[in-house]
Amino acid sequence: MVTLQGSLLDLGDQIALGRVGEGMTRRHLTHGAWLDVRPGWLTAGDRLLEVLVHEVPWQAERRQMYDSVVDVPRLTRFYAEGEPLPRPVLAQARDALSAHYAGELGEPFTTAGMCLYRDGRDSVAWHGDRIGRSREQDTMIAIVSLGADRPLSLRPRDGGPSIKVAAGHGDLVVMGGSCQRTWDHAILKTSAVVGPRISVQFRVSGVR
Ligand SMILES: O=C(O)CCC(=O)C(=O)O
Ligand SMILES: [Fe+2]
Repeated sequence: MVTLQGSLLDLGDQIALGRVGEGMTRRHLTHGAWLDVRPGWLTAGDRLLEVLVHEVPWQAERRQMYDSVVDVPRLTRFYAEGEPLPRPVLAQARDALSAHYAGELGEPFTTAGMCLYRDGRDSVAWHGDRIGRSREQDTMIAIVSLGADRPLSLRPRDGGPSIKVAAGHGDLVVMGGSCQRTWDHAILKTSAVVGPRISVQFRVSGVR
């Protein structure tokens, strides 16, 4: 483990969030699913990436897939509602998203799931976040990415071609509408040499 310098831990003003809606574009998909993409929302996130890689108590993920429990090749940490987030900027991000989407979503973002993809071999297979209310209802899942650009792949569950959305350093991607029910998403493996990527997913209560 690398020992962090004091200056690295003292993030201070070096991390900034832009306005959520600035430069944001909405892409409508089939079946009432949509994506909001806001490039470069979080600036100076390279320091945040490094701090989170070292400070978050990452866990190897085990997940029920079909009839067996398999290793999901990535590390994760889930922050439940009310649990302090590892850096103040993450709470600021969550609250800014809640404010931006208040009218449309009707409830705040409350939980934060964090994933660490150590290199191109780490991935998450095709799935929808359909544990809880999102199985039946529309919801929003807001993802902030740090580090290597590992595109978010999406494909309609009833067939049809997949699409890729850039999820680069500091970018915000929000999946909305019916996206969890009618589309699947994945972070696919890559043979390219890529460094670590962290994603932070903000969800509402009762949705995983
Ligand atoms: O890492 C990402 O951007 C997506 C993660 C994801 O889909 C999940 O954890 O449910
Ligand atoms: Fe997901």
